[in-house]
Amino acid sequence: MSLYHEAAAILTSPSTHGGSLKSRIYGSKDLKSPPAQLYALAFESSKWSAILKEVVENSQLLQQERKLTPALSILLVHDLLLAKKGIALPASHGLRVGVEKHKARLQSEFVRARLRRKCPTVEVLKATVDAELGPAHPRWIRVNTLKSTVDEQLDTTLKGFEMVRSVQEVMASGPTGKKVICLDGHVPNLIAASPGVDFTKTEAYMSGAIILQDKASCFPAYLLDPRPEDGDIIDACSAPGNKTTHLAGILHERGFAPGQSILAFEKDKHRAKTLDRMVKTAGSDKVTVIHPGADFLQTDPSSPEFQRVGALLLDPSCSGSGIVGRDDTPEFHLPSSATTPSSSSSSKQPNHTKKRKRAPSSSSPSPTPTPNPTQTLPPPIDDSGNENHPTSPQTLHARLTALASFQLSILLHALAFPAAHKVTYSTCSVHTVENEGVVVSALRSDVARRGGWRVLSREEQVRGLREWPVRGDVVACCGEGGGDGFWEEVAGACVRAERGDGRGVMGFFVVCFVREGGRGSSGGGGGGGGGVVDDSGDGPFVRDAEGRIVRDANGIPTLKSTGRKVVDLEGEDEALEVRFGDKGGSDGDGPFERDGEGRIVRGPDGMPRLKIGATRQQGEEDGDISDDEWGGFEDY
Ligand SMILES: C[S@@+](CC[C@H](N)C(=O)[O-])C[C@H]1O[C@@H](n2cnc3c(N)ncnc32)[C@H](O)[C@@H]1O
Repeated sequence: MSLYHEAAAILTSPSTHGGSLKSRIYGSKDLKSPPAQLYALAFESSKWSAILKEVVENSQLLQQERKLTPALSILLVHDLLLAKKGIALPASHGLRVGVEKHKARLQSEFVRARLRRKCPTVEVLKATVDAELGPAHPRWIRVNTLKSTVDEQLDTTLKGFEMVRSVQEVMASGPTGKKVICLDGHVPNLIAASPGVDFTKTEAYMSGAIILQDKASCFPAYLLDPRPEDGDIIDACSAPGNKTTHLAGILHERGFAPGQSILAFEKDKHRAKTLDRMVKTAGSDKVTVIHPGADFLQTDPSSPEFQRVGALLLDPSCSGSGIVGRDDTPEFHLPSSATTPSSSSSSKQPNHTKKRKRAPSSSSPSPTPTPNPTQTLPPPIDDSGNENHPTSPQTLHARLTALASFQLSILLHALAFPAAHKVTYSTCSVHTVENEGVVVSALRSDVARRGGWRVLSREEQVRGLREWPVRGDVVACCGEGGGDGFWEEVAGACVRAERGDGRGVMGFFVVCFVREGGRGSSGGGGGGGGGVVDDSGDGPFVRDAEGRIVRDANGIPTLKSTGRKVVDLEGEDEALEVRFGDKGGSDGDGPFERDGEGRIVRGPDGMPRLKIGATRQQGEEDGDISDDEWGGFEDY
């Protein structure tokens, strides 16, 4: 098979099982063409395909060359018009002859397409095409604390990388070829590295010392904040195991209580094997009990084996509409073989790549999650790797309704565990119906009301997420009851990540439900006492005469029920230290505070402290940006 046939087969394959374009090409043993050449052709042709589609359609190439498929036409015309050496086939090859005889017409259509975009030269057009790809996504590296430390990785895997101050600088480093890193300002033990740097061949990656996991995907375990006193922790939907191993890493730093385990459920037996591999490689197998092929919904919360379960992490299957293709493969636009030429790229064939757009938020005020059919179609593949090609807004509506209903049942099932006092719910979906819609429905459910569940307010969250500026959709968080400001606080408690907003993250959503102690210990009624919808009319916090929540200098409110602040910041000075060697920022030793021996000073939550007067690194104020497999596992 020729290079072009292999590229066409990969780009139009009905399944993207096997991960990103890069991993499918480099991971395949059956391909005859050199992987680097194949990847470059597939990637570059996809990048140019919106323009080439117009060129092919308007030149009527497919009507005149019946042996050409739409995919082959894009690949061959790409090389004819844009590759330095032209089409990489012998001069007498039928495909090459068939395309080259239309060269003059194709070139003139290419000029027209360029002029329609108001680009005076091909260079300007190239720059426009590159700019449309958007800023490259950073490589997120979570240092697995079960096996390594940030310091150790800086001294080994990341040796020679320049330390910069912000993730924006990391993202900007992509086209320069510079290798830079930045320590994340929100999630402990997380590092952003230059886009495109491949860590999958490193010893650290192979041995499980580092895990390639998007920053947003690290939010749930960090927000759940597992502790030795929490008893057993359930990860209800575990494979491939990014969050399971993250939970283990956090608990390892704090010290597991004797007998404390992570119970990892995974319904899909095949994915459970991946989970098993990941847990073993990450070194968390001794503290993790995997339930392969087990449906979490079939568990009996009152069974004796779950009596010690104090916390649950729920990351159920979702539309996956927030996932960023790891190599950010652009959409592959295919020309229509219909006879009418087009002057624009409006007629699109279904594409099989992962490029997705953030859908507009829908309003979902009703307690029953209601999807908005006008939202952008979700991706062709969901986050469990299943194919999903909704063909109409109605299909999408039905699919999101079904997903939201499944997600709500998982959440309500988790809230029924008798000793549970915290539960995170997350998705890598951008659709409000799968996110805030589920939260509103859960809060209004009998299970939550009877159990005394509420959301963990922003003020109560771990520091990195308290400071994370992107929060829930207020319009979608507006159930009935709850009193003045209640639903706004619910929206504030929801943590969102928006892909393409300059923060280098995938689209994501997470919220944490809490109650004091186990079932029945707090009753309904709102606030820190554990209530759900506060029917007293003004919510759980102490307010002033004008109804405003009273906050201290740190912005922390006081609970009516206890008269105490919801977060006690006392003791934050107890520093945990991490050394950065000499990989400082522009002032020689970077933006963080250091002790006498040059080690970075960190807070008790593991976050480095900024020097007084230094630019805040990522932990910026609201709205102000200053800030598949691991070993082949998907990066959710
Ligand atoms: C979004 S993925 C989980 C990703 C994982 N948390 C991670 O970070 O690596 C959802 C997983 O839940 C599994 N799943 C779906 N329904 C389930 C159920 N009822 N019980 C257990 N697992 C389920 C799917 O097979 C899929 O592997």
